[in-house]
Amino acid sequence: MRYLTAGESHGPQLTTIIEGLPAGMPLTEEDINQELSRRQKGHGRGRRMQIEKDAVLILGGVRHGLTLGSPVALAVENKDWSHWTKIMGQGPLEPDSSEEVKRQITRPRPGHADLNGALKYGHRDMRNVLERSSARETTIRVAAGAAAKKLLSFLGIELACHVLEIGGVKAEPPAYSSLSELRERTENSPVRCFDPIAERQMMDRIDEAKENGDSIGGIVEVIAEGMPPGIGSYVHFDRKLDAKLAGAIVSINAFKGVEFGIGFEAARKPGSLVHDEIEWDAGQGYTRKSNRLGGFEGGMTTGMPIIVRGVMKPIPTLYKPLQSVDIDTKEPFAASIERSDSCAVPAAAVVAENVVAWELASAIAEQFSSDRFETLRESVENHRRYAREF
Ligand SMILES: Cc1cc2nc3c(=O)[nH]c(=O)nc-3n(C[C@H](O)[C@H](O)[C@H](O)COP(=O)(O)O)c2cc1C
Ligand SMILES: C=C(O[C@@H]1CC(C(=O)O)=C[C@@H](OP(=O)(O)O)[C@H]1O)C(=O)O
Repeated sequence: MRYLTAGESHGPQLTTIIEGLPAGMPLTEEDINQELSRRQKGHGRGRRMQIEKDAVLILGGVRHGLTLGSPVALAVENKDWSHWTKIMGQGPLEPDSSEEVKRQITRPRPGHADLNGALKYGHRDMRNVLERSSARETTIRVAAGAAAKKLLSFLGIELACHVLEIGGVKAEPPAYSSLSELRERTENSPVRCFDPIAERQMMDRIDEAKENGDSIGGIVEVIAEGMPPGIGSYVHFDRKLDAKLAGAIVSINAFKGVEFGIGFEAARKPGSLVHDEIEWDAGQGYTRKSNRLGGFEGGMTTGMPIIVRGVMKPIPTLYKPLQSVDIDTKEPFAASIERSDSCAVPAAAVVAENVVAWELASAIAEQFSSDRFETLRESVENHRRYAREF
């Protein structure tokens, strides 16, 4: 499966065209809207989230609630566009345009894409960069991920996400008996955290950062249960599924690192305390006594839960801006201030869950015959049976 996205943060809409969803799969706007609304929540976001009420339009590829096998086209309108029609207008700039419309952004923000993007494409007005480098684009990626998540749900594969750390406040590792319990416990948390004591401290830390004109980052975790074993491949570097997940996580705006299972801790432990011993029983087939490697060996799933974490750096736009250089005058200046979030880690957890869902669904669609939804479902079931008896 593949998809592309288009659209600017303050343009009319965000768009995606998805290719490769099997034909005959139930899919509704409501399925996608649930994920979009999860992404909009979270303590620490700026005023933009009060303006937007993200809702998807299915514009192609679905008929009477079922996918057709043709490309699925989705769009999410930007409500904020109505305030930006002149600044973001698509026609040529009129000579008599107002100063506000003509004003260029020439002071790059350290940590954002402004300067590198301007250099790369030759934009003297860095609005041309920030409009597309904005994480507003993650809205439509979540829409694509929601379609993938729907496919996974029919195959008995479930996902959840939660926040482990914000601004140095670490949550206790969550204790849950099922992913639905984890989801219930974190869904209404303003910071998507399982631990109520850490939740309060995280919120205080976000408020403090905001009062100081600063920003903070954190760590999110995504868990996927029910993936059959042997999905992905060891035979080529670009078929390794853990590598695809790592790429997907680091592709989220402001994500700088990724780990699976015990992750970087593996560097400090002997092999006997890292590798997961193998067992077999007739009911479950091959399982592991532990899941320290987070569900992957050799670029393939082990059948154990997939546990992947991503680290998000603090938001670059600061109300107390850092020093930068004006690209017109070359004089030192404080960077531009755009309206901004002070912490978006809870929202980013939902983005992470959805980009992981996309990679898992793509790997399944690639490995099995996937033109028809029913055939795919049967193939995955046959594979599970085969793996149990292997
Ligand atoms: C959900 C979400 C919301 C974000 N909100 C902002 C924001 O309000 N202001 C900002 O400067 N950066 C924000 N970012 C981060 C920037 O988009 C990101 O730092 C920028 O695109 C540069 O990319 P890089 O940090 O990956 O190098 C957000 C990121 C995410 C995932
Ligand atoms: C719009 C979203 O996030 C935006 C991501 C973002 C950035 O620079 O990445 C900057 C802000 O945009 P604005 O300047 O319009 O407030 C965030 O609000 C969103 O998540 O839907």
